[in-house]
Amino acid sequence: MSYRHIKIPTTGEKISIKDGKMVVPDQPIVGYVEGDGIGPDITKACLRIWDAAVDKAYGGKRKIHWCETYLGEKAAGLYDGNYCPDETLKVLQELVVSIKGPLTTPVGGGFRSLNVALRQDLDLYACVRPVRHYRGVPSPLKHPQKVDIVLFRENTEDVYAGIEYKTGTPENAKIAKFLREEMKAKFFEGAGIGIKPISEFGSKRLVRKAIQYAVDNGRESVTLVHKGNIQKFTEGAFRNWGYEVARDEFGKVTITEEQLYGEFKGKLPEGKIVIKDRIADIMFQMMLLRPDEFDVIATTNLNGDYLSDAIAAEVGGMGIAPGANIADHVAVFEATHGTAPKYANQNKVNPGSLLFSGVMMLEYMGWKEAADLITLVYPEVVSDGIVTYDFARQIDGATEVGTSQFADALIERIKGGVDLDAKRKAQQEQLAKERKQREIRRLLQPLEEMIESGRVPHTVGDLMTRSLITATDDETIESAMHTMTDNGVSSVVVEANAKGEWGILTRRDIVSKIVRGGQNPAHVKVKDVASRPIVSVPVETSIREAAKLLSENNFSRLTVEQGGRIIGIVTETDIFNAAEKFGSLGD
Ligand SMILES: NC(=O)C1=CN([C@@H]2O[C@H](COP(=O)(O)OP(=O)(O)OC[C@H]3O[C@@H](n4cnc5c(N)ncnc54)[C@H](OP(=O)(O)O)[C@@H]3O)[C@@H](O)[C@H]2O)C=CC1
Ligand SMILES: O=C(O)CCC(=O)C(=O)O
Ligand SMILES: [Mg+2]
Repeated sequence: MSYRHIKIPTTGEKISIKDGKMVVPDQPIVGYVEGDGIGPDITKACLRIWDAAVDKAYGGKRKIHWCETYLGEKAAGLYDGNYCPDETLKVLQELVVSIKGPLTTPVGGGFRSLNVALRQDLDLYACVRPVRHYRGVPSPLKHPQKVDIVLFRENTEDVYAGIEYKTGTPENAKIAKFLREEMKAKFFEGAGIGIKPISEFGSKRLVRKAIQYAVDNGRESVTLVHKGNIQKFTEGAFRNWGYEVARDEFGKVTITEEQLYGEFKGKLPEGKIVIKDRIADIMFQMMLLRPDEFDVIATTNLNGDYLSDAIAAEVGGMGIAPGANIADHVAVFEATHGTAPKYANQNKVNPGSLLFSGVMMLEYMGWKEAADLITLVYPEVVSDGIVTYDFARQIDGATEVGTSQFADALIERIKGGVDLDAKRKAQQEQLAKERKQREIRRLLQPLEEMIESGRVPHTVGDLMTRSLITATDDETIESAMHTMTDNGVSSVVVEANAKGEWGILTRRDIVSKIVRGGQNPAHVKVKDVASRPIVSVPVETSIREAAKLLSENNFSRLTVEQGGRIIGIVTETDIFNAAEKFGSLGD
């Protein structure tokens, strides 16, 4: 088939899909779009770097055959003012894998975003944006190496879908009338109106992809980010559908955060992924203060747009933040920044964003050796102070180079050879160390951990002491007293007797029954003093309900049970402390 301007290389083979799987030949044809503004500068530089990495990694056995396609201003010049030619969309679909530079979108009028059009036309529903730190890259954080997240942003719905009605148009008047008269909605006269569609289908397929990624890459958690407290039926629904996918489709490999702390005492069981959620505004703060709490993020379109740029700032800025738009059988990788027109054609900007989008593309194609070569030599070049203007202004004594000179420095390193195995091993050891540190923190300070991460306790499971201090029936009271003193607690849970009944022994019991009665604690058994049966509540009991039980029955503690087992204890003091820290604890 011939196209008006696109020339499919005759030297390579197309990537194909067979039995639902991508088949990548050794000489694949891959599409690219140069893009507007700084697009041509970064594309030229990156094509050279990718080719050098592939050549070095496979000794000439593999090679990408590039096929230029057109969108944006270059397309308008070639296709009589058409910024988004049909043949480009068709070829990008046909080639399965491609990569693009940024495209200009006019603000407040003019044509609709070509990026959005492309995502919608090819149904590229997952926008995947990994953000991690590379050694040597300047950052405003004290510990930027703690940032290592992969953000999955829904890419086809939300206010980004472009369902908008301009003030003063008949469409706007019609919809405003309907909303006011039929739906009894109130808003100012002449308001522009935008619609935010969020569907179960769209949300679930995105969250499914995020969880699958976490499974395939040994990640620890998936955080659903939403503004569901305010936008209950769109953002809130996204969160609920996300949890449903985790439970219904990944039940064997996922646990909730409540289970992590309640059932597993903060220790992540081998092979499990924690599913948690955070409200979007606090998430921006948490990504600055405690970024290592987050791993994979799944979120709606606009949240993801904002959040990905904000997080990128923590590890070097837009010049280095990569991305991909992925459907099930077609992917378009892209720089996440825009066209930065003031720098166009100056050979000035950082090619990192497009470069690492290409690294993602190589990984997606299964060409990991070539991808690793780039990620491993990159920090060496930057640590030597060879950087573009954006990093140079943040690093004292750096040597500022242009886009193409930065590419030259990288290529020189790639050609020089890298000990891939040694570097991979060091990286894995570092990851294992970080994982261990997170676990220690979760185990040692579960309540503090929850408070700092912005969660408010709701249930007894959120407050209880998990490491139960116990005694047995046949122990002496003297021995139980030592246990209480050694552990700084005022009661011990007494393990189940032959009837399966748990009990409790408190300091007050000992004073009133042993000391007052003139008995010797060394001669009395725990079973003779302990109270049975114990008053237990299910782990999901609300704090208010627990407070009611304590006050109505004049208890000072309750044990907490789950699945017939006692898993913790919650005291009047725990509830007092939580109320002091959080104020109202609600239902
Ligand atoms: N996927 C896409 O194609 C996207 C397209 N756009 C479009 O791009 C146009 C311009 O958008 P704008 O909001 O100005 O955002 P841009 O990302 O184009 O530029 C904003 C600033 O980010 C910094 N920056 C961006 N890219 C680089 C780079 N490669 N190296 C170093 N620094 C970089 C520069 O900062 P400094 O000034 O500090 O040097 C630049 O001025 C708009 O039409 C917008 O719609 C926007 C985002 C994505
Ligand atoms: O399409 C555009 O111009 C902007 C898109 C954007 O900011 C993004 O997808 O991150
Ligand atoms: Mg953006």
